[in-house]
Amino acid sequence: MAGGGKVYSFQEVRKHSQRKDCWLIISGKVYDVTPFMEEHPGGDEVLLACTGKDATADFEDIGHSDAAKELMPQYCIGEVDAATIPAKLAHAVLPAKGAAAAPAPRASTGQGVWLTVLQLALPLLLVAMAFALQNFAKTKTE
Ligand code: HEM
Repeated sequence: MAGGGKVYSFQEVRKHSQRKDCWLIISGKVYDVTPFMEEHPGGDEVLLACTGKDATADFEDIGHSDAAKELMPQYCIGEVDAATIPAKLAHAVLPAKGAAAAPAPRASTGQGVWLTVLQLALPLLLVAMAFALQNFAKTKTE
């Protein structure tokens, strides 16, 4: 480990959240991945999105290979003081490339209500029509 076991507070680590100065927290360790930003096969954006929080889950979710894990010690600069990490950390979500920043608007609630009414009314209408037809047939045969 390059940092010789230095302990950083969460507040200190989160100051380094830029492309040219990027630190990550993974499994309680602090990694200065600044020299790795351009080489990271997953791109630099994902690394940037993982700053300012505990990135352990994000790192694990990808299913990084053993080769990836072997690269890690060279970027390790120390550990994070667990007591300084806020209990609830917001999860940064990256918009998909080329996608609009805002999510597509959902169908308006007004439309939704009408669809439900139609869905309920249609079977009733069919039953009523069947009865009417039956009555009509009856009166014709009498
Ligand atoms: C010191 C930290 C990290 C190192 C050394 C590292 C290294 C690597 C390496 C070597 C790969 C190629 C695939 C593999 O061998 O598994 C990779 C892919 C990837 N990494 Fe990381 N990574 C780090 C942190 C992260 C973090 C925090 C994220 C956040 C989600 C991330 C997201 C990804 C993604 C999305 C890919 C592409 C996966 C694919 O194309 O299938 N990595 N990383």
